[in-house]
This record gives sequence, structure tokens and C-alpha cells, in this order.
Amino acid sequence: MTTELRVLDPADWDDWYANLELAFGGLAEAPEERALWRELTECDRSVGAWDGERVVGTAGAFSFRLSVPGGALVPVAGVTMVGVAATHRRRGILTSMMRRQLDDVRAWGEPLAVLTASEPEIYGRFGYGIGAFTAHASIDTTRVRLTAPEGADEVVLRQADPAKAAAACEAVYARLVPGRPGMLARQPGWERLPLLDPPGGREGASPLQCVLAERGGEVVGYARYAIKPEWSYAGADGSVTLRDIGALDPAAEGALWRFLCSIDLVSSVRIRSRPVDDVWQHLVSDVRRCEPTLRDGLHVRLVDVGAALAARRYQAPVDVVFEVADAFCPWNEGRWRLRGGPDGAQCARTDGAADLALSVRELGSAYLGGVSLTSLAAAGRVRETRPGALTEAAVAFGWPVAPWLPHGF
Ligand SMILES: CC(=O)SCCNC(=O)CCNC(=O)[C@H](O)C(C)(C)COP(=O)(O)OP(=O)(O)OC[C@H]1O[C@@H](n2cnc3c(N)ncnc32)[C@H](O)[C@@H]1OP(=O)(O)O
Repeated sequence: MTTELRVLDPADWDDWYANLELAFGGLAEAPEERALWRELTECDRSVGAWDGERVVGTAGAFSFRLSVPGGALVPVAGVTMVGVAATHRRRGILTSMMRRQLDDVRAWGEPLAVLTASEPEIYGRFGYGIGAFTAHASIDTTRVRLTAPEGADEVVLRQADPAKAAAACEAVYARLVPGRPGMLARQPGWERLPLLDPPGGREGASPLQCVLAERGGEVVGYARYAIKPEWSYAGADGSVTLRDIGALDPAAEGALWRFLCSIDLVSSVRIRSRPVDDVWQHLVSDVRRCEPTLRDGLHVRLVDVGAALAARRYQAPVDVVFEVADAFCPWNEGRWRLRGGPDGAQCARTDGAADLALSVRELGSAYLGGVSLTSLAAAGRVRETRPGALTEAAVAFGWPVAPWLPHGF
């Protein structure tokens, strides 16, 4: 039995998406969620695998602009909606879609592809490395005290309707994007995602709530969250689940965290998919009672090694030659000389001797500055062939702000 790959015809979207829902277990999404994904699907950048009249495989690629170290917004493919019918799994359909997609991304001139994985094991074989980790936590607010920084008392907090406050929140978000690698500039239509709140997905929690942080009448921060009221025999035992938070300065951010951790009748604040260097860790009296856990966030694939490495800045001067292995995208294979620093970089093919040998996967992990080349070398995944090159490159690739993907896609 052979399958045929075709660019998605918008008229086939329902069948195409139904295959995806089935691959994820068959639960239908809420109508408003489905409608949003239909609107956001870029059909001309999506493929379906067809077995006769039936869609048996799906893969899409959003057109994103990704913040990279130094603040440039680089066009990237946001790989999404990947699914293969259970009846057709492990016959190479995903592999054929990844082949097609990475060829397409290269042709579109986008130097990077990024994704979040349903299972972290799937995408390494296609050259993706984990480029940003993410932190989950649950703050036990009955035991943990939170100290907000100076100036927090002057911040005015105002409860607001999430839809009416959305534009103000978006303005804050937009100002944060260049400063943190991994953030995505909001593309048209995507401003609806943070407001998506289907009643069936609330699991007993309230509708989305929003609080704005203001100074001198100007919005300088926001938090969006839901409260789940619960009662145990001993009394109130509710929880707050944080949806997102953003602030332009420490006082505003501290005021928002303090607010979230002091809501009455609540004994825990659940934090999901936040940056690993998030400020709450430094405001709490007892980080152990916040149960922080780490998981993979953004997976990064350099589709054009030269263009990708030249697009970011480096925190220290660097001049190294990488010997890159890339079996899935052989156009990247070979030696690349990277010269760069805080003001810019260039990266081109070279015949010079290699300083570091690694695969494109390790470059993807190190690219946003959140995974150290030194730790990859310690795991045997980067080999130093010129003494000193590893430290030089590891220092240069690092970045003062941890990379973080603000939302799934
Ligand atoms: C970005 C996103 O959208 S992430 C969402 C991914 N989708 C899902 O998780 C939905 C449920 N799962 C599926 O739909 C499918 O199982 C997929 C898409 C994960 C895999 O599709 P398949 O067509 O079966 O993959 P394919 O046959 O090309 O497998 C290629 C290789 O990956 C391996 N592989 C595939 N899926 C997995 C997995 N879930 N875990 C570990 N290895 C896997 C295969 O064993 C195979 O290895 P090999 O080359 O050593 O033989």
C-alpha cells in the first residue's frame, strides 16, 4: 500500500484535522478551539498523506518569527499538527512528511524549524535538539512567603475583563519578545490564543481572569489565570492555575506574583511551562515547597546552519570551525566557520581545520543559549579537536536570559 503526499487543499481541512484528532486519541476539540486552529492553519504550508480517499497523515508549518539571542526576529517554521493514523503507523509516513517539510522550509528560506513534541523521543532523528527547557511548579501558599521587590507597593492592580484588556496585555507582550530568546512575535490571529477558554477545558476552574498592573495609569504588566475553588474537611483548599504573566519591570512583576500567591481561599498556585529562570524562584521563602520540575519545551532544528548561526548574537567574541554531521539534511554537512560576538556574526563554509565536531542536533540545543555546549560535550555529544575551542564556543553561545517558548502551537 502506498501513500501520496499532497499540499493541503482548504476544502479537505475537516478530514485532515479529523485524522489529527484521531491520532491524538479521538476526543473532539471544543468548537471554538477547532475554529481557531482552522483559521490559523496555513494550508499552503501543510501536507496530508493520503491512502486512496483517506487522509492518514498530517503535518503543518506556521510562519513564525522567533526571538533569538540579541533580539533579532528570525523567520521560522513552527512545525505543528503532526499525526499519523493508528492503522498506518511505523511505516515511514512521518519520515516522508518530515523529509518533504524540511525541503520546503529550506526552499522558503527559513533558517530554522521549531516545535513542541508530544513525546520528546520523536524528533531527534530528524535533527531537532531540545533548545529550551521549561519549568512547572506548584507553590504551597500556606507555607511559602513571597517577598516582592521595592516599588511593588506603588503598583496598582486592577481586575479586568480578559477580552477588554487583551490589547494592553498584547502591548506588554510585544515589548518582552526581543529580550527573551524563544519568544514568538505575535502573528495576526494569534492574539486570540491566550484568550481561548472553552468551558469544557476548565476542569472545574473559573473562566479566565485577568489582573493588570498599572503605574501612572499605564499598563506595565498582566497576569491571566483561573481559580478552582475546592474545600477539604479542614477548610478552603482552592488553587490558582496561572495561564500567563508578563511585566515590564521587577516591581510590577513582583506585585503580580504577590497578588497571585495571596488570593483568599487558595492554598496553591500552579505554574505551568514557565522559563527556567523565572523570577518567582527568587521571591519565595522556600523553593522546595514549590516543587519545581523541568521538562523539554522548544525543540530547535537548524535548517540552514550558516544563516541560522549568523542570525544571532554571541555574548563573547568567538571564532570557531564546526564539523557538522547532518544525515537528514546533508546540505548542512561539513565545516562551517563562525566568527561573531555581541555586535553580529558571520558563518560560512571553510576548508580550515575543525575545532569542534558535533551533529546539527547539538547546534539546535545550544542555539538559543539555554543548553551549554560544555554539558553536551560532557555527555559525549560534542568533541573538541582544538584545545580551548569548547570553552570559547560555550561562553559565546550562552545567554544571560534563558530561552522560553511562551505558548504551545
Ligand atoms: C509537532 C507535533 O505536532 S508533535 C505531535 C506528534 N503526534 C503524535 O504524537 C500523535 C500520535 N502519534 C502519531 O501520530 C505517530 O505515531 C507519529 C507521528 C508520532 C509517528 O508516525 P509514524 O508514521 O509511525 O513514524 P515513522 O514510521 O516515520 O517512524 C520513524 C521512526 O520514528 C520512530 N518513532 C515514531 N514514533 C515514535 C514515538 N512516538 N516514540 C518513539 N519513536 C517513534 C519509529 O520507530 C521509527 O524509527 P526507526 O526509523 O528507527 O524505524
